[in-house]
Amino acid sequence: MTNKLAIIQMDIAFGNPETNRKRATEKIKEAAANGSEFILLPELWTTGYDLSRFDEIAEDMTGPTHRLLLDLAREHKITIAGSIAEKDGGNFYNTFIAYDKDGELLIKYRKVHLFRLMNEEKFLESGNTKGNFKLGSFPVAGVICYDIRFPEWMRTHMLDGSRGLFVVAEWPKPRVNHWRNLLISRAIENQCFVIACNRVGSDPGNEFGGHSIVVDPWGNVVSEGGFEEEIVYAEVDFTAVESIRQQIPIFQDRRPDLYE
Ligand SMILES: O=C(O)CCC(=O)C(=O)O
Repeated sequence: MTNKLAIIQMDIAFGNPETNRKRATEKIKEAAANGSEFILLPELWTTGYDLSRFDEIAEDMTGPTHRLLLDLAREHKITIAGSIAEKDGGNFYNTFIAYDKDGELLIKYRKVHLFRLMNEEKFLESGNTKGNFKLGSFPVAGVICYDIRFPEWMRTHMLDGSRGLFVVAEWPKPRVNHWRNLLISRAIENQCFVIACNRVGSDPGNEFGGHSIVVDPWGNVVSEGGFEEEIVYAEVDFTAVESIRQQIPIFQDRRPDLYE
């Protein structure tokens, strides 16, 4: 059984949620019209890294972006995921959310590893829970950008049974080789699909590298974007994970007595 995926590799208007919601809506409708069942948006796609203005532009879990995603998901019978700026009381988080085709919230994952190079730790709180959720009957997980540099964090999700890793990012262009190699490695070492969305364009501090990518559990690149705006499409069959995990049974051969 295959899932048709679309990755919205978009530019993000800095600190302007209204503009970003309009841009994303057009692209979501285009991807849905092309038959996509799951649509992935980038990290902080409504605000970008305008962290010092999060008190104005972040939203709680009932905010306008939630209402938009919920309506689009129901109208087009699609699942939509991505991370947005969350406000909870006086705290702010970088939060991965996904709404399914009935408008149900599947996951709320707050970024665990905050990225000092972009001052995240000065403005945001980190999360303390995992990103596991289910896509139909398949266990998968959602993580955010810098998280992929922590293979032990990905492994934790895989030990819970995940077969796919959804990654959202604002990954700078000068390190796009790290991005590709880390994602391919995470797919091979966990024998899972990796579906990753990175933004393009620039903000006042960085230029971003795109190269959104889908990698299969054998480490093959199924689909990949370039440096410009585009929608990256792919079909994945999560049942393929099982045969690869049987062929090279790393989950059986692990030695947690030595390293856990
Ligand atoms: O790890 C990196 O090089 C980029 C991470 C990043 O940009 C982020 O977590 O937002």
